[in-house]
Amino acid sequence: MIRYAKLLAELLRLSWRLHPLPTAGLLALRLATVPTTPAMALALRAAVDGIVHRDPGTAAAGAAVAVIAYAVGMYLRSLADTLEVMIGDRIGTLHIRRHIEEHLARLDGLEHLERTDLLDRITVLRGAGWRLNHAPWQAVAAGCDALRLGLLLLLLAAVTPWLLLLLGFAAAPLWFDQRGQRSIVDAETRTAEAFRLQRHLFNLATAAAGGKELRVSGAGPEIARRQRQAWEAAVDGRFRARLRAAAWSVAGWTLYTAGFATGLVLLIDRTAHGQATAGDLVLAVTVAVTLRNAVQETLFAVSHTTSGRTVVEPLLWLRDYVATSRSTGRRTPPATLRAGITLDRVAFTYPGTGRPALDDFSCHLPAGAVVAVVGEYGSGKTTLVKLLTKLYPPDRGRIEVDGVDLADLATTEWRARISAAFQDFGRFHIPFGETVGIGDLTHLHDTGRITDAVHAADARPLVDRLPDGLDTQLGRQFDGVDLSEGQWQRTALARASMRTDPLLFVLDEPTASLDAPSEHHIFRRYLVRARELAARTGAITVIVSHRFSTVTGADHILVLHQGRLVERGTHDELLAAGGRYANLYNIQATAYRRPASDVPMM
Ligand SMILES: Nc1ncnc2c1ncn2[C@@H]1O[C@H](COP(=O)(O)OP(=O)(O)OP(=O)(O)O)[C@@H](O)[C@H]1O
Repeated sequence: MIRYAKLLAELLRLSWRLHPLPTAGLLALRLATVPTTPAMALALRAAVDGIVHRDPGTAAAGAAVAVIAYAVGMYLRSLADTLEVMIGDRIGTLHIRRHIEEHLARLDGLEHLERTDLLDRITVLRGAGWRLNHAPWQAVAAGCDALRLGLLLLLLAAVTPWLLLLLGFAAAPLWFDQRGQRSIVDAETRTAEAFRLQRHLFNLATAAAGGKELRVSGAGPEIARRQRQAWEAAVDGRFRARLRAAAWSVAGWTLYTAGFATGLVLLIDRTAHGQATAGDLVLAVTVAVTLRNAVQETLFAVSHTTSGRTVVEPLLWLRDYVATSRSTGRRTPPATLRAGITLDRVAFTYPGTGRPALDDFSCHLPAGAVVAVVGEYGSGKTTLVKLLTKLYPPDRGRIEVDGVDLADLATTEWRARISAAFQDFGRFHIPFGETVGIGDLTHLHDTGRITDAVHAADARPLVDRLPDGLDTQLGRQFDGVDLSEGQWQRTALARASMRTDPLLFVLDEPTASLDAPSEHHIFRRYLVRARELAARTGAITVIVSHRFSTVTGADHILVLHQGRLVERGTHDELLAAGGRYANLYNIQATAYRRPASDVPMM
């Protein structure tokens, strides 16, 4: 509860920092509405007693004050509501989203984004970020409404303390309402996965990327059926929870209504027996009638505040998670590599899977070496790269960089010394120059550095064909140019060429989308670059490739099979050994020489 209150206070401070005047105005307006209803009830009592005692001056003044209090109350409340919407709009979901993104960005690895409990919370936050904006103001409104309710109860107690029993009846809907809200929160969290699935399927069915495949395979209706099924599962659970919450709410209000009726009978009886004036009766009835509204408003505000918990809770959870999951490494990587990187009995299993992607993996990658990693699909090549780039920590074993445990190196500093092109490269829909420049943010707009990187990736002809050269906007969605798969890959290669002093240079299937001559050309270039980097910083270049012909020039070749290192050596040594590498190499070499119909499928 304290953490919840602290977060609401923090959100209020954010509002204050960004928009001090409207924030102060809204707080003042909410507070100013508190005494208006009690003032109206008191003025009405004075007016009625004035009439009964034939005092027209008091009666008229009382009536006038009652009307003014009523009008001012209405006016201030509607002004406050408008201002709240304005502040909500101005702060917008943007700040809240940025807040969430900043937290996520602090998570170093990738494994977090594959945890379903984390994804469930992100789903809730992404869909209801705007509710976070309103949560603190709902709490303020609830506080003000409760204050007003307290004043009204004081007035009732002044007529007869028995009427205070109404408070007990008023509390019933609050309790019932909270029960209902809890079941809604549970249902939203329980159905978050189905909700995420339906959105994924919807995106799949409507995005251009998978459109060709879906149309050719005719899988569209099946995707639509599954999307509908997931949607119904998600909506059904939430709908039933809302129905339950509504039933709880009706039960609470029935109790309150019974209490209100009893209080009214008591009041009429007291007036009939001369224990209260006509003014008291009017005051008590006015308060009791407005009390119903006051209780309803207070309950509404409180229940909105509690429903705000559905988004506040995940945010608090996310913060705790980020705080406890951040990497603890603090050491700075060496300026140059001297010994190299050593993996000692490293094992890793992806979260949620039973089979290790890498197992008992030991080897030494010497400083300055070009290391090729080969093996069939799914043999663990990319996983090895992910561990070296600290996207995942090993489950067992150690990775050492010049004798220092990789876990002890500050992740951002280690990453700042890595250049990498991955097979599932990003397609950034921003100007071409920037999409290359983000490979080294410190040189994002350094045209010279970008041009060199473009040259390294042999992407000059591509830039020459772009209408505005480096300034060309990419992505048709943004009125830009769309690139082919191979062109995007070249862009990723250029991005990976931005850093000039990496200690680790990773090329994970960097040419899978390129034609054979381009691939050959690129590999020759990158071997030269690898040697330059090795001379400058002792950098190790790791090349992952399916095509064995591209890696024959590597100093070391690691052959992986089902997550294990089964062979290692130079190309000649491995060929001479006549093992797995030699076998696969010969199959590929034969495939290039023979007509396609003669080639066995691998
Ligand atoms: N994010 C993930 N979650 C769960 N399992 C994964 C994930 N990524 C890879 N795997 C599994 O780990 C194993 C090794 O995958 P990895 O991508 O390292 O192989 P690879 O040799 O690089 O394959 P490819 O040549 O197809 O890129 C495979 O069985 C794969 O299914």
